[in-house]
Amino acid sequence: MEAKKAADSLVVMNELVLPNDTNTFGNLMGGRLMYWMDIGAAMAAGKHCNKPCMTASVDNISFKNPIKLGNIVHIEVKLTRAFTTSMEVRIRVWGEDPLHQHRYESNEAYFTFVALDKDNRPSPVPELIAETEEEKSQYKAALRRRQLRLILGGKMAPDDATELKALFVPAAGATESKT
Ligand SMILES: CC(=O)SCCNC(=O)CCNC(=O)[C@H](O)C(C)(C)COP(=O)(O)OP(=O)(O)OC[C@H]1O[C@@H](n2cnc3c(N)ncnc32)[C@H](O)[C@@H]1OP(=O)(O)O
Repeated sequence: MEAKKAADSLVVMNELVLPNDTNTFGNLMGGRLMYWMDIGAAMAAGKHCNKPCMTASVDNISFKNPIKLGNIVHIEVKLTRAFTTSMEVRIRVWGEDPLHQHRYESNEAYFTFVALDKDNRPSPVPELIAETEEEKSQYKAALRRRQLRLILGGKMAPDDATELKALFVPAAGATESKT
């Protein structure tokens, strides 16, 4: 399977916040935003592996600034790393005031998607090529994030999380693992 560039997974989405998308404060509801983030992330994962993909996990999401009614939601999505059958996807969200041409940060999150075969079983994905400095830094850190979420999801023993442990005990992660 041929490796693919991180840049080729880029998805940019824009949505307008309408009354039906807001809470009683007149701001975009978190649940609606997560729905759009999930769709954007699924498109990016699908572009990379060209297979149907399933959301396996969503890392923590903190909402920095509310997005107001009538503002534009700007969502940018790119893969950070592909593993065996799973892919980590980075989603960044800004609000945009179209009248004053002002863009403000809303939030950032990492979702994990798993590619599926025709029987809906996990299926291998191409490797991801990180080219820019930012992509390389995201790629490296993705392994630690993966280990943390697999521990929290009960899918990895803490003792096996070598890169995560190396953050606290440098000698523990002398050789980078693949998992
Ligand atoms: C409930 C909902 O509607 S949520 C929204 C829609 N999503 C879903 O329905 C997903 C429901 N879950 C599933 O179908 C399955 O758990 C799957 C497909 C995600 C994983 O299937 P499993 O049989 O657990 O597969 P398995 O243990 O072999 O893991 C497959 C891959 O998923 C990854 N994975 C499994 N669980 C998680 C998790 N909680 N977080 C991150 N990655 C995970 C594994 O690390 C592995 O990745 P790798 O091949 O790159 O190493």
